[in-house]
Amino acid sequence: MASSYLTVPARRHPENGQGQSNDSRSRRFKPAAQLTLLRYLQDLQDAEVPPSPVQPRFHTGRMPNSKDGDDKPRLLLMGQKRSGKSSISSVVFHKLPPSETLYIETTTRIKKDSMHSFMDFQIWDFPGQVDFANAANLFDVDSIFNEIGALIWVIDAQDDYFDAIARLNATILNLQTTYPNINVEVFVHKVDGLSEDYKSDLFRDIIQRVQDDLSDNGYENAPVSFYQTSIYDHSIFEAFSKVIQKLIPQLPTLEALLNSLCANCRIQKAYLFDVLSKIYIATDTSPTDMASYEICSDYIDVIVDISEIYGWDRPEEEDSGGESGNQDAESLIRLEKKGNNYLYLREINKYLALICLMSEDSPAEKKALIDYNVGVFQEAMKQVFPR
Ligand SMILES: Nc1nc2c(ncn2[C@@H]2O[C@H](COP(=O)(O)OP(=O)(O)OP(=O)(O)O)[C@@H](O)[C@H]2O)c(=O)[nH]1
Repeated sequence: MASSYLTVPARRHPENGQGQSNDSRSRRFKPAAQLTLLRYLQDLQDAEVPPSPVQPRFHTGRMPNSKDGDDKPRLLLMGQKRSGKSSISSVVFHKLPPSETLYIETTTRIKKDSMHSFMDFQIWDFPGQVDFANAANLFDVDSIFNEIGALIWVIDAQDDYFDAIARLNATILNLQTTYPNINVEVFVHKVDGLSEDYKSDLFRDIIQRVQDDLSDNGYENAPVSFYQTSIYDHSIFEAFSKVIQKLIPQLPTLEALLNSLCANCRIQKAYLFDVLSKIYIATDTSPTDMASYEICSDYIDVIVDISEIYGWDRPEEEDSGGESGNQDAESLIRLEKKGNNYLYLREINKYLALICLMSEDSPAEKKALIDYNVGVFQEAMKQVFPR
């Protein structure tokens, strides 16, 4: 890296207002996150019906299958035992190093985790040995699937997958009558260590078998999506990003805003990241490639680490409109080895950061223009996610 520009205000603890100390990474990323700024999407009612005099211009969908709408959407992690469900949840939401998942014990009861981030949601990790959807006499299926946001079905790609597919299809068919709109997200998991050819053959085979079986049972066009994932690379974060994006009613608006920002500042690719989980909640509509996601995701780590070391306490924000000095963290760096590309980061609110990849024709001299446009984007975000 060369020519870098960085301002890193300290991240304050919401309870005690103190700058964060040299906590370990795992402590820093605990769900009760110690990042500053505001909660925008916490209240789903707000997200759906924004209290704003301006007529809303964004899509206001309800959570799929949300009956009463006052609970947090759930992501249900289901699949055969030892397929990797608890590992996924620990790596993505608790920052457990992947190698330590070797020591995770078998789940024996539903493990419920609440995530408080730009949007509150719950992760329910199910024990692999119990078939909840098909055991209506043993479990209150309604209470499990009522507030579901997505059903994530994990298939171990390194194991025999026929049983897993059979159970997945039985579950989809079983739920189809009561909860027809459930997003089913199939993670073909543990694809690390498989050759590229084998991986794509296996992936195609799984998709084909699931779809054939469902259409044989008269269920055409089931809302099922497939992803290849591994906890040993960024694929699991990327898959979760796509799963979470489907739960954000304002996604089209966010994409339109990012498209406009990219066009005005000659940005190649822009991501809106949830800093805690490193899930991106939106990106512009140009094609996404894994490499650009990886570089942006690593960049967040760098910035968070640097702000840990060099950040300073921010004075309290003043309502008077006077000098508050409470600026957002921002950074611009040039990546020499990547064809003179630039990376730009700006903290958008308490949980979200904007990261842009720019090529040579958007150099540091244009930073004032970029700052201005990002400021406009930030203002627009406040309208999209009113408190
Ligand atoms: N190679 C590889 N191994 C993985 C991956 N994800 C998880 N594992 C391993 O798979 C094993 C089982 O993982 P768990 O997370 O306990 O599986 P589970 O689905 O929660 O199992 P139950 O609690 O029995 O339902 C562990 O040894 C993990 O290290 C992956 O992406 N790649």
